[in-house]
Parts: sequence; C-alpha cells; structure tokens
Amino acid sequence: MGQLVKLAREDGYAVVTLDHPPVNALNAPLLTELEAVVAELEGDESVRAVIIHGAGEKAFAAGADITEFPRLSPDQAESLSRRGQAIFDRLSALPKPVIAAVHGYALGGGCELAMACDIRIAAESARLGQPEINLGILPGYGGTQRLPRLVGPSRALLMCLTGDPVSAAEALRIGLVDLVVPDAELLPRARELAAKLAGKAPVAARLIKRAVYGGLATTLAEGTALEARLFAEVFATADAREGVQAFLEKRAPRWVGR
Ligand SMILES: C/C=C/C(=O)SCCNC(=O)CCNC(=O)[C@H](O)C(C)(C)COP(=O)(O)OP(=O)(O)OC[C@H]1O[C@@H](n2cnc3c(N)ncnc32)[C@H](O)[C@@H]1OP(=O)(O)O
Repeated sequence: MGQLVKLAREDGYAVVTLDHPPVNALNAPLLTELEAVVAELEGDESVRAVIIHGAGEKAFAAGADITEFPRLSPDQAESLSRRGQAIFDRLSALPKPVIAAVHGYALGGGCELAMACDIRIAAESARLGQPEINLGILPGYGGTQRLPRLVGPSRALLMCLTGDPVSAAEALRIGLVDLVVPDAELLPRARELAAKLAGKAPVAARLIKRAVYGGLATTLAEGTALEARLFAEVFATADAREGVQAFLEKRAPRWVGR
C-alpha cells in the first residue's frame, strides 16, 4: 500500500485514493505510486471498475506540485510532461471503466487526471479548470488534447486562455463532467455506478472502450471498421454466448470474462 495513493478493493471494483494533503498535489512520488496502482489494476481481473477520488475536503487534486517547478530545466519540464501523459494514458487504457469522483478543486493536472478517466461524477461544489496560464505555462498532462475532445475547441480555449475554473453545473452543461450530485452523495453514487459497471460483461466493456477511444483517434470510416472487427471479436467469446442464451432463457447472465 502506498503512502500517497491508496488502493482498496470492494465487491468487483477498486477505489483509488489520492492522499497528499492538503490539495493532493500530483508530485513525482505520487505519480510513481499512481503508475504502480494502474499497473496492478491492469492485470487484476477481479477488479471490473475503478473509482479515483481525492482525500481530504479541499480537492480532488489541485494539479502538479508547483514546488517542483522552480528547479525544472526545459528538458526536465518536457520529461515531467511526457511522464504524466504516459501515466494518464495508461490509466485511460485500463481494460475496465474508470470513474473520477471529483470534489473540491480539480485544477491543472488534477482536471487532466479526471479527464483521463472514462466517466466524471462531480460534487455540486466542485470546481474544475486549467489555470496553468496564470503560472505562465500551459497544461502538460494532456489537457490541451482531452479538453477540446470533451467540450469543443472554443470552450477549451476559453478555459485554458482565461485560466478560470468552471462550476460543476457548468462542467455538466459543457460536457466536462457526466453527472453532478450533492456533495455528501459523491462517493456513494460513485460506488453505486462502479458496482453497476462491474456487473456488466467485462469483455464487452473492454472492447467498447477500445472502439470509442480508437474511433476518436481516426476517421469515421476506420472507426466503424474497427467497431466491426471488435464486434466479431466479442462474438467469439463465452460471454456473448452466455448473454444471448440468458436473454432467450429469461434469466440473469453469468459473465465469465472471456
Ligand atoms: C503538467 C501539470 C501542470 C499543473 O497542474 S500546474 C498547477 C495547476 N494548478 C494550479 O495552478 C492550482 C494552484 N492552487 C490554487 O490555485 C489554490 O491553492 C487552490 C484554488 C487550489 C486553493 O486555494 P486556497 O483555498 O486559497 O488554498 P491555498 O492556501 O492556496 O492552498 C493551500 C496550500 O496548498 C498549496 N497548494 C495549492 N495548490 C498547489 C499545487 N498545485 N502545488 C503545490 N502546492 C499547492 C498552497 O501553496 C498552500 O500551501 P501552504 O498552506 O503551505 O501555504
């Protein structure tokens, strides 16, 4: 168990907790622990959904650890950016749904971490943004790429060029988050969703993620061709046979995950 990133396994899903008081700043040791947790979850088939949230009252994560910046050379800054991007890409590529449960501040790298998750649930009082321009820098953990894909280029530019955070309600309106719940309900609702997703067909879930993200990276024609290949792949699985048979026999399916 790490000191800065904690992993707890529940019934079919895992809860990853960022625990670096007071604002869960994403310093180098925390990123190392996060990478280790992601690696552990990659191979754990007993975990069929993941929740990521921040400890404490103040923040999901308030970004990279700014205290690390003064000593960074440009080359070291590029390495920091590429390292964070690689860890977030690996998180996004987990073969299972990943939910960001966002409370308080999700700023800079914290917002980028939430965007590297598949689904974002925000507490009503949460605030999300990319304030890097206020430091004279720009987002470096994928924010300039994932934010436009979620909210469109002009809203992404508005957020990155003003550095102004948005409320949870505004984040919902523009598509940055998918669900807004009362503050006290954030983790219970995230757990409820994680348990629901963990009960779905795991192979289909993995292939749906591959189809969606693979399609976003290419043309519509290549994306539909990818979908058809994955549709063929899923039909070769025991889960597809079980799912269809369960429907025809009017009973609940028993997923085997292959
Ligand atoms: C590649 C990725 C790049 C990035 O992510 S760049 C960083 C982007 N993030 C930011 O720019 C956010 C910076 N932080 C803030 O704007 C504010 O903070 C908050 C809005 C998050 C909270 O404001 P308030 O409630 O007034 O608290 P407080 O006194 O500012 O912060 C409490 C303590 O937390 C430290 N802290 C806050 N954010 C960071 C951070 N990102 N890195 C390192 N430390 C941080 C502060 O300095 C302070 O510390 P002390 O209590 O010792 O004075």
